[in-house]
Amino acid sequence: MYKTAILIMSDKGARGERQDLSGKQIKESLGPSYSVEYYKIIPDEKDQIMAEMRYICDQLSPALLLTSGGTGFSSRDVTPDATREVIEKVVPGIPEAIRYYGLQQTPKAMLSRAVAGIRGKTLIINLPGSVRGVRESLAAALPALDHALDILQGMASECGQG
Ligand SMILES: Nc1ncnc2c1ncn2[C@@H]1O[C@H](COP(=O)(O)OP(=O)(O)OP(=O)(O)O)[C@@H](O)[C@H]1O
Ligand SMILES: Nc1nc2c(c(=O)[nH]1)N[C@H]1C(S)=C(S)[C@@H](COP(=O)(O)O)O[C@H]1N2
Repeated sequence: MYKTAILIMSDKGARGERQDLSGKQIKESLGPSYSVEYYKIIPDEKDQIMAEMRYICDQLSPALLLTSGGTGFSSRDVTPDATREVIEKVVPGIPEAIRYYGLQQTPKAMLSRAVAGIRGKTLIINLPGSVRGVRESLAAALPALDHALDILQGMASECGQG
């Protein structure tokens, strides 16, 4: 089981004006190998996002922190910028794979500025805000995630084959 945290960045969601269907989609896509032990909806405020990410990684130390929302071009979209400031190592391959997969579904996939990286023993991955964006992004990332988390948690050291 991989201990997982979900952070939803949505101004409307935080005000109770939007039902969070993207968080629900994350849980559905992850399946039973991931245990979601923390879930929160917060507004698109950079300082609040950074504080929340630091709290999750440093106090709760999940294997995986998935975020949804705020990766686009609007002035309130600051999730990747906040993420970049809290991560210790950048993991470019995950957003590369997500956008590569996404571009085969919609050209708009290139408009996500999502990043991924490591803080402590937690892998942080930004996902887009829409349900479709979440579903497609996780379809791209999930096949390598278990191996990534096993290495990060010190449960695997060799890549082997397959
Ligand atoms: N938590 C969510 N649940 C369902 N749909 C969402 C969610 N967050 C975003 N969406 C959908 O994805 C679109 C793009 O997401 P984005 O993060 O840019 O949000 P937004 O339009 O700025 O609104 P807000 O941040 O207030 O939710 C939204 O307009 C909405 O249609
Ligand atoms: N795979 C995939 N990626 C996607 C999408 C999608 O539908 N599928 N939506 C895109 C759109 S329309 C936008 S504007 C950006 C940023 O979304 P966000 O601001 O909701 O995070 O993600 C993009 N990434």
